Amino acid sequence: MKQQELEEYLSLYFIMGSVNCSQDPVEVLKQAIDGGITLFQYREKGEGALQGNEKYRLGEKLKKVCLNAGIPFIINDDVNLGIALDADGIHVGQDDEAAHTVQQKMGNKILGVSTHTIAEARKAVFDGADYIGVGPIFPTRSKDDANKVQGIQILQQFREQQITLPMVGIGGITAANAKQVIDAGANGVSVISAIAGADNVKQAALQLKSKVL
Ligand SMILES: C=C1C=NC(C(F)(F)F)=NC1=N
Ligand SMILES: [Mg+2]
Repeated sequence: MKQQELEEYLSLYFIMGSVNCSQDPVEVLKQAIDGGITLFQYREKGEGALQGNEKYRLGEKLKKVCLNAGIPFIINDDVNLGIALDADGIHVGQDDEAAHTVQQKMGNKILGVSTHTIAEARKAVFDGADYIGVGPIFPTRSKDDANKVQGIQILQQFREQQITLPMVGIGGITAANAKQVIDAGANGVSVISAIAGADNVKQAALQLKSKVL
């Protein structure tokens, strides 16, 4: 996929799994798509996360919703699930399977890597990542083993250090702070609870979308 096309997909990157939803995850995804999300990551993780066949079956349903909406479907961590579901891409963290081996397994699919330091960002570029997630920018409730809060300065630092790869900020991003993430150099914002935890999912996505355009 061309870099510019991916940068557009990264504008409003919704991440969720069943754990993040108080209603049917399929419904949440449909409402988020109606609200204008541009990319989706299925991240089935944390206390009470689905496993095995249940995880696969929900992934299959969510992928179909993305396919109908023309939105790329990304799988978090689980490379085998990504291959089994023929996902459009995989997102891996520093403690997941190494990015260069995932790149080999997934061929020309989208490869995203979580980064927290300039060294990790440079390694992701070297390993052939198509985009990087950078954070946590603000305090987050969605990841219990999150690294220390970085603030938007990390985004500015990556750009100053000539990291030109498409990048999204992640961690505690809401409609109130999304614009400063873009102004600091990110191509988009990724959110979990700001959308999945909202009373009105579509409205929350619409509000965030208006801040990142
Ligand atoms: C831990 C994560 C960090 N960044 C991202 C993304 F936004 F996709 F880049 N996804 C994750 N699951
Ligand atoms: Mg991970």
